[in-house]
Amino acid sequence: MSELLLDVKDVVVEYPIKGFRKAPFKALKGVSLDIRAGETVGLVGESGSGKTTLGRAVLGLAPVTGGSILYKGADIAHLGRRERRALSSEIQVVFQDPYTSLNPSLTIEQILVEPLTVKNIAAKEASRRVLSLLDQVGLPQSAADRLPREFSGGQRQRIAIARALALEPRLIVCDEPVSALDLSTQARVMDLFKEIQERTGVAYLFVSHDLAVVRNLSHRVAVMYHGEIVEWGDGDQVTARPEHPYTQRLFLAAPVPDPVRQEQRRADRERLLAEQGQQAGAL
Ligand SMILES: Nc1ncnc2c1ncn2[C@@H]1O[C@H](COP(=O)(O)OP(=O)(O)OP(=O)(O)O)[C@@H](O)[C@H]1O
Repeated sequence: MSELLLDVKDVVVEYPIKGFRKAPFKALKGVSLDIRAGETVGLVGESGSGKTTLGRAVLGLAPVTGGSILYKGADIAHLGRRERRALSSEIQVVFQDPYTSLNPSLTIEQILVEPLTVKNIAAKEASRRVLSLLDQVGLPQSAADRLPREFSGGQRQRIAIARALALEPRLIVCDEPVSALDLSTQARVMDLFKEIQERTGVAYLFVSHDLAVVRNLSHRVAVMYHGEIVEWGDGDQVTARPEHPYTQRLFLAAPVPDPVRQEQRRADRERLLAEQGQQAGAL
């Protein structure tokens, strides 16, 4: 069996609620799952069930008040800024919206070189790696000198994936990475995720409200409901023969946009990019 990368045990996340003596809101109520090297774990659930919060907890962005998040055996739930930055060469993220996650004033080369500064890679080697990254995500070398606005949504998501791959991470948290794309572009980007995994052995925590997307990609699937995992196991089993009534109903669920959480995602992107020594994107 492959190496255990991430071991999430009984994690509780509580968001403070504004107002005198208001009890915090428990967004995760003791969640456990694990991810092995080279594996895709799909995380599904209706809007507000806690999927993004679990991804944020793994990235060190959510207030974890209970349980532990072990990465290769070490607890990463409460790391300081410097330790988090060091961990960025192990754990990376691809966000939902390719239109706001890339800095509009940087060329694609500059965007892809930035993460490499974590490892103090020399300029010449960095430029060579940029060309290789573009190749890996199916973009031409000529993309290096261009700006994000010159690319379509699908192409921008390829650039975001290339940026996540720059440090050769072992795990990528993918938060609804195809839901802003049209259906045919979704399929191509999902193929790219698969192909990258086969080639590099990277693992994904793949957050999506869309069971079809998760079914296509995941080895194991966790279904979230009201801050808890109600079903967890083999991807085919959970998606084709769900046991929990909620999972059965989930097939019919539609996403509900929530401006508060859109704003939170924007703030997350800004903070992570800043932590990795990058400037924020078009926010
Ligand atoms: N910063 C916050 N402060 C207070 N409550 C929050 C905060 N972020 C999320 N929540 C609440 O926590 C719960 C889980 O939110 P989360 O974003 O994790 O859900 P989700 O399953 O990812 O939903 P979606 O698919 O709509 O993004 C929701 O009830 C949400 O309103």
